[in-house]
Amino acid sequence: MLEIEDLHAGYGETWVTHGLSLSVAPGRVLAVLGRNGVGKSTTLKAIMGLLGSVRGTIRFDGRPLLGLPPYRIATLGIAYVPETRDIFPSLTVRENLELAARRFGRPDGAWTLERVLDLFPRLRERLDNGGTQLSGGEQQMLAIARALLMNPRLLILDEPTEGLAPIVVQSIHAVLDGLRGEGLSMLLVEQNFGFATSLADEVRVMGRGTVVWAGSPADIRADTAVQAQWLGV
Ligand SMILES: Nc1ncnc2c1ncn2[C@@H]1O[C@H](COP(=O)(O)OP(=O)(O)OP(=O)(O)O)[C@@H](O)[C@H]1O
Repeated sequence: MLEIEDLHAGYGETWVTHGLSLSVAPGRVLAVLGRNGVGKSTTLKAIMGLLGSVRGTIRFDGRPLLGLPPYRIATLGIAYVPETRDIFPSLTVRENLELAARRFGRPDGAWTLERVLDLFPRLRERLDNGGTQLSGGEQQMLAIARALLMNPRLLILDEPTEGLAPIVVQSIHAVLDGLRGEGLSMLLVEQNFGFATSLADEVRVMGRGTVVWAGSPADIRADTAVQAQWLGV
């Protein structure tokens, strides 16, 4: 479904990834782990068309993405929840959701406002609150809800648990696990080792701008040497 080959991505003259390759198969969850600064977020930004400096190949269902503007990539069926969450602070929760549904939703799509509110009852209670009045956890829920309203075939998440209380992490985990059960393909960048390995079908570890380890969640849980070398777990 998503194939990345020999990706070089960066900012201006500075290259952050160096020949990175990875792929996400339909209905599977791929977790990308790695220390701060190895280029995980940069890789996601490259997929979404948000970087100027990109070389290599990125294909979605066989279609090349490089050079397409971000909104085109979104309409092809990739929803992206950035680390910064990027909700609109001046809009209410309802307005944030309606905007996403209007811009990118599909009339025949499975995800409706009602359905995302069933998934995140907390957001239903906060519908008329402004974006800035939300807790970090609520903002993350809103960011994921907004992404689902696009009815994506691939959901990309950048560190969804960052800065969240354990109880909120648990509820985000339950939601993502449910989505996985429904067969939604996901690409998950995450620092929380337990969270990532319990959701993923496959794991890749990034170091120095490329993939340095590939295997299953069970493999990496058992491989304390890899954890120590590349993750500092
Ligand atoms: N907008 C930017 N302009 C210039 N350099 C950047 C920019 N964003 C990130 N970088 C640099 O790119 C490198 C990789 O950053 P990236 O955010 O991809 O890492 P990461 O693996 O996602 O780690 P983190 O968990 O810290 O986000 C870092 O050295 C970072 O300083």
